[in-house]
Amino acid sequence: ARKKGVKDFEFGRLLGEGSYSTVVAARDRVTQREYAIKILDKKHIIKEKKVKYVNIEKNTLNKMTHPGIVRLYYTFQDKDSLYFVLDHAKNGELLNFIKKLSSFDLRCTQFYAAQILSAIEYMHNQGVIHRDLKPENLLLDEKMHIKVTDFGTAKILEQNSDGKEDDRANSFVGTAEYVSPELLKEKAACKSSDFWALGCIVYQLIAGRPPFKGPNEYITFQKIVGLEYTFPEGFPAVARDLVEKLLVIDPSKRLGAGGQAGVDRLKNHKFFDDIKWDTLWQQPAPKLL
Ligand SMILES: NC(=O)Nc1ccc2c(c1)=C(Cc1cc(-c3cccc(C(=O)NCCN4CCCCC4)c3)c[nH]1)C(=O)N=2
Repeated sequence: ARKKGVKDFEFGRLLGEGSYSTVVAARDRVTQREYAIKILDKKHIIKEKKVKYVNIEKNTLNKMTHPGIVRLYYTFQDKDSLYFVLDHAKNGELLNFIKKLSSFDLRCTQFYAAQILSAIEYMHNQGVIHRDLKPENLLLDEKMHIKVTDFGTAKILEQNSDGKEDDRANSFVGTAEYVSPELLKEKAACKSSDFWALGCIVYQLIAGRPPFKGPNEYITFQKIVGLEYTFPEGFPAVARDLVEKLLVIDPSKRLGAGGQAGVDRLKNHKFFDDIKWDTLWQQPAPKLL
């Protein structure tokens, strides 16, 4: 089929703006299908030395097909911009729902935590670490199901000579409140870093705020490496037990660490007792109250 281009789409409303990209709703003129098109300014990308991140996003998304991960359909470019044609998740960022509802009940938290974990398990099996999981990067589609986005700062674990994955990714630091202690101390993320972020997100869905939040990034980082956080009154015990097993300083001791066996241990935690994993993506999302 002919390569798609700007002329094939009718551009609509602005969906989001990042430091290096603008996301706009768009409709395919022929099929009438709706997409979200991420537009990157070439000059800006080059000037800010972000070309590497653009390629990482394209390469990671091209490796992945999962109901919980935003899909990349086409890429094309014109004189000034790069275009990524992605899934349109009509209900936007999970963050907006946390702000609107202030917190989720336990059943909704269990459902969304399970969908996020299902997407993490898949991306890790594809050798991808997200490294910046946070409620802004968790979108909700028209069925109110999770779609993980923004893989520009992800890490593709190389297969080294003996077929083992080199499990340490270097340098990039994510968003302060969700960054893992190993990323702050050794500048190296691993798959376990995504489980730390899951712990922060589960805490936030119930408490209405992230566990580590200081007046500035430096104080936030201090709280993280010092594991300085407390649970608010009424935080459900089963959720507290899960969060305490995810917010562990040593990544190798974090629930979920240790390959598929570790992930299975995490999925078998009593917090997920009511989750039916094999039909999770076919189930209707629980009503957010
Ligand atoms: N960095 C990235 O890769 N960013 C991306 C990538 C893909 C993508 C992406 C971002 C999307 C962003 C997005 C943003 C929105 C959106 C923006 C503004 C408002 C709304 C909105 O209000 N939707 C209706 C539901 N609201 C939600 C909040 C409470 C009131 C009701 C949605 C919908 N989808 C998207 O649909 N697809």
